[in-house]
Amino acid sequence: MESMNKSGIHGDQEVTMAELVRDHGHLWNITFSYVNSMALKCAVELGIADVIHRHGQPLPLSVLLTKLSILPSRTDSFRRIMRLLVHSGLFASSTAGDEEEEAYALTPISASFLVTSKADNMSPFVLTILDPVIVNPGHCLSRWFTSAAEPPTAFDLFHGKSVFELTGNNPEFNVNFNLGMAADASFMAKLILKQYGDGVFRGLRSLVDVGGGIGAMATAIAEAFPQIKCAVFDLPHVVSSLQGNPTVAAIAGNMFEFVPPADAWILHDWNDEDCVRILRNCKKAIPPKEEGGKVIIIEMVMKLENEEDGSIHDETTETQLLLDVHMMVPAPGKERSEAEWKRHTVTSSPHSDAAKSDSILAPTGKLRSEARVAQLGQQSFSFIVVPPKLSFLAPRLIPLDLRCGSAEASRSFFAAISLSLPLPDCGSAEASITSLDAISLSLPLAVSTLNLPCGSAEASRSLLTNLRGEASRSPSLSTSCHEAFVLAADPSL
Ligand SMILES: C[S@@+](CC[C@H](N)C(=O)[O-])C[C@H]1O[C@@H](n2cnc3c(N)ncnc32)[C@H](O)[C@@H]1O
Repeated sequence: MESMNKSGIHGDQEVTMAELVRDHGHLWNITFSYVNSMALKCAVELGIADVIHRHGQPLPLSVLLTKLSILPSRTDSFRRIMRLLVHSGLFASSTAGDEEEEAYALTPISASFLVTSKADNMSPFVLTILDPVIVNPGHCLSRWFTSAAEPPTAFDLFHGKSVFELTGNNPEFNVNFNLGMAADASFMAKLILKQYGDGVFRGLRSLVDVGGGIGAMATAIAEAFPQIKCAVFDLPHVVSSLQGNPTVAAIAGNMFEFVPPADAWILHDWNDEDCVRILRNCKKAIPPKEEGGKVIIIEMVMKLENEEDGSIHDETTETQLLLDVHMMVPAPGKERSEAEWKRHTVTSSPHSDAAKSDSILAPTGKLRSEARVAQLGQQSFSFIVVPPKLSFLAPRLIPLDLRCGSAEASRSFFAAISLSLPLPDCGSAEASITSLDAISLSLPLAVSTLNLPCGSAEASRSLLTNLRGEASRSPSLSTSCHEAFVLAADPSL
C-alpha cells in the first residue's frame, strides 16, 4: 500500500501523493496571489469600505449591492469576491436583520486603511502600486535581467523612460502617484513622530525633505514641531502643487545636483551609488554635528530573521522581500540591512570612520510590517479529486473544465455527446475549446468530472439535471455520476 502512495521524485527523495498535492497547492497559491491584489483593487475602486463604514453596522448584501450599483447578474460574482476579501482579512462576514441576511462588516484593517475619510486611508497607495503603469513592467523582469541594452530598470525597458520621467509627462499619473506616495508617507510620519519624534526632531531649526513628494511627511513634522522651518525638495512637476502652501516651502530641483541647506531625508528608490551621491549632497548641505546638523534616514531595515525563533517565514519577512523586489521594477532601488545602511552613511561621510558619521538610523521595518494592508500570503485551496471508486470509468472519463469554454463551445460539446443542454452562461472566458469537440466526437457518452465553478447556478443545475436524467438511462453510470456531483459540491474535498 505504501508504495501506492509514492508518486513522484524530488531530487533523490520519493514524495508521497499528499506531499505532491500540497506542493502543487503551494505553487498555485503563489501563481494566483495576484488575484488577492486585484480583489483589493476592485474593493477600493468600488468603495466597499466606505459604504459599509457609512452604514455603521454590518451591511446586508442586498443593500451593499444596491449602494454599489452592482448589476443583478453579477450578484453571485460579487458574493465570491467578498468571500475572498473576507478570507484575506479585509472584511468580516456577518448577518443582519431578523432574517439573518448575509452581511459584511469592516475589519480593523479596512476600518483603518480603506475608509477614505480616515486619516490613514491607504486607498491612493493601493491604486498607485496596482496601476498598470507600475504593474506591467513586472512582466518583463526576466527580459530585463538579460537585456543587452541594459536599461536601468524593468520600468525603463517597458515604458522607454524612468518612472520619474513618466510622472513628468503624464499629469494624471503624476497626480495619482504623488497622492499614493503621500498616503503611505502620512502613515509613516505618524508612527515615526510618535516613536522617534522628540529624540530626532526636537531642537532642529530647519529641515528639508529630499524627494519629499507633495509634502506629507514634511507637513506632519511641521505640524508636530512648529518651530522647525520645513521645506520639500523634489522635481518641479511634483512640488508645483505645493506653491503657496503655508505649512511647508517648496523647492524644485534635482537631488543629484544639489540639496538645499538644512537637514534631509533619503528614499529607497536608488541604487547604492546614487544613495551615496545623494547623501554626499545632504552632507554638504547640513551644518556640523556640533551645530545640530543631521541626516535623518527613514527607511525599512531588512532583517530576514525573526528575533524570537530565527525563522524567516514571518509576515515581516514577506513584506520586506516583496518590497525589495518591487523596488527593482519601477526604480533602481532596494531595501537594505542595518549593516548596508551604516556602510552608506560612512561612505558618504567625509570622515572615514563610523564614529564621526553624523547620521541617525531609525529602523522602521517592524513598523512597516504593522502597516501592512493586504496579506498576499498563503490561501488554502480545495481540490476536487475523482475517487478511486470511479476509476473504472477512466477509459471514458472526460475531465471537463467549462471555465475556459464559451457557452457555444460548451453547448456544442454536449450536443455532440447527445446531451442537449440549455447552458445560458456556462463558461466565462472566450477561449476556444475546439479540442473538446474533437474528444467528444470520439467518445459516445461519459462525463464524470465536471468543473462547474464558472457556470451560473441555473446552468449548473440544468446541467446536473440533464446528466442525472442521462445517467438514469445508463445504469452503469448512475451512481458514479451522482457521487461526482456530491464531490463537486463539497468544498472540503
Ligand atoms: C518614492 S517617491 C517618495 C515620495 C515622498 N517621500 C512622499 O512622502 O510622498 C520618490 C520621490 O523622489 C522624487 N525624485 C525623483 N528623482 C528626483 C530627483 N532627481 N531630485 C529630486 N527629487 C526626485 C520623486 O519625484 C518622488 O516624489
